Formats: sequence, structure tokens, C-alpha cells
Amino acid sequence: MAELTKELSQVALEDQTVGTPTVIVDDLHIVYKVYGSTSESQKGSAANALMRLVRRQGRPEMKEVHAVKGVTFVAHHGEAIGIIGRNGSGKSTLLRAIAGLLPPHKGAVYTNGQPSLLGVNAALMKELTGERNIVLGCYAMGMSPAEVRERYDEIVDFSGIGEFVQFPMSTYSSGMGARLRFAISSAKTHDVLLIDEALATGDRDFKRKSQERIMQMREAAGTVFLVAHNLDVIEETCNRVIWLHKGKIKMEGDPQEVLDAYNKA
Ligand SMILES: Nc1ncnc2c1ncn2[C@@H]1O[C@H](COP(=O)(O)OP(=O)(O)OP(=O)(O)O)[C@@H](O)[C@H]1O
Repeated sequence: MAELTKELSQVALEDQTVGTPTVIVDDLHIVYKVYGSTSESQKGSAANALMRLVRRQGRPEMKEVHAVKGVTFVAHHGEAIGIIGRNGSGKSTLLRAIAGLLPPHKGAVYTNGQPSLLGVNAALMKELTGERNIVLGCYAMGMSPAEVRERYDEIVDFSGIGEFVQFPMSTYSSGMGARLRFAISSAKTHDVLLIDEALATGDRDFKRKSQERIMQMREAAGTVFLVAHNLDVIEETCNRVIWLHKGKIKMEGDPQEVLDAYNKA
């Protein structure tokens, strides 16, 4: 809590220059409960599973995965914050918690405005055409029919999927699906946009367009969080980087400094 108070007093000082706080993450802990064997002898081989069935034993013991361990920071209007870290360091978990999709085990997330999570697996419907997904996606984001008509062509252009917009999404490559998702989600100005690796599958041209779009969103006073393994994207797009290591913040600050330290680690 002392840490948060310190951060908030800094916010008060910085308020005039960098915008008001949009997301406050206060000593956040996220714990997953999973069923799995805790001892070597119980490990999940076919023979062990069969033995459990024969002996009518229930599911293996429940164990907890402590994915985020006491993370605290404040994000402001107009910021793009990159989240980096090795596999399993808690990046996606943190984004999902900010989006309100995972309940905190301890601590809290406060958001000013509606956070929207744009992930590679965001819920578009594969059996529907791109066209239907654009319309439904825009409605789901709260746009009116008139706004959807106004933005439709721009979304198709931005996605670069061309005539595929008439085909079901099940016929798209993963890159095409990701581009359409990004085009739909970014057609609206979000208070807080959370992007999880969505730029990973696009080509160079699409990455450039997406980065420009993220900049526009920042200028429109939104806050963008970006999880990416491609550090160039983070460096070029973000004004701040948070480095997560085993669920904790290892370093946070200027992108160049944090990325240098991360690359040396
Ligand atoms: N649904 C889940 N159930 C149980 N454990 C999970 C679940 N999702 C993630 N974890 C665990 O939580 C920890 C953090 O995972 P998370 O996906 O947040 O990391 P990440 O930094 O995004 O990884 P990556 O770079 O591989 O995408 C890992 O130990 C992972 O195994």
C-alpha cells in the first residue's frame, strides 16, 4: 500500500503533463487453481490415470499456480505500455486481470473507463463471414448501425483481407484473422485497449499500420497495453515498458533502458 501511495503522489505531480490515471494496479495477486499431481509418483502417465479409474480415486490433487505476485503500477491517459518477459512470466495473466476477466486473489485493479482486450483468440465467429464479424464486432463494442456503416470500408481496407471479407473466417490464415481482429477492435477509440500479441502474425506493412493506429489511439487520450515477444514493436510503439519475471515486476521505465537490461539478462 505504501508503494501505491508513493505512486499516486507521483501521479498528482505528473498529472498536468502525462494525463490522468486510467488503470491502477495495487499489489495484485492472481492464482490459478489447477488439478494435477503434486508428487512424481502421481505424474500423469496413462498407467497412473488407469489406476486411478480402477481404484475409483477422484481427480488428482488441486494445486495452485501463483501467476502474478504483488504487481503495482499506475497507467495514464495517452500512454502505451509494453509488457515483456519470458514465457510464463505472467504477461497474459496480467492483461486478462486488467480486462476484468480474472478475479484478484489479493490486491485490486481500478480502471477509469472500459478496458477492452484484443487477443489473438478474441471471440470472432469462425463460421461467419468477415463481413458479419465486422458488423457484430462493432455492435459488440457499442457502435450504432450508422457508425458501423460509416467505418465498414475503412475496417476492410485496414485489414487488407480484400475479397475474403465475403468468406467465412474459417477459411482465413491466422495472420488474416489477426489483422481483421485488430482492424475491428481499433475502429473504436478505447479508454483502455489491451493487446496481446495481436501484431505477431501480421507482415511488416501491417505492423507499421498497426503501430500508427496505436499512436492515434494514444493521442485520442486512450491507454494502450501491448504484450509482445517482438521487442522492436515494443520499442517503437511504447513510452514505458514493464518487465515481468516470475509474476513480479523486475524493472519498469524508459523502453530503451528496460529493453537493454532485458536483453543482457
Ligand atoms: N488457465 C490457466 N490455468 C492454470 N495456469 C495457468 C493458466 N494460464 C496461465 N497459467 C500459468 O500462469 C503462469 C503465467 O502464464 P501467462 O500465460 O500469464 O504467462 P506469459 O508471460 O503470458 O507467457 P507466454 O509468453 O508464454 O505467453 C504460467 O506458469 C502458466 O503456466
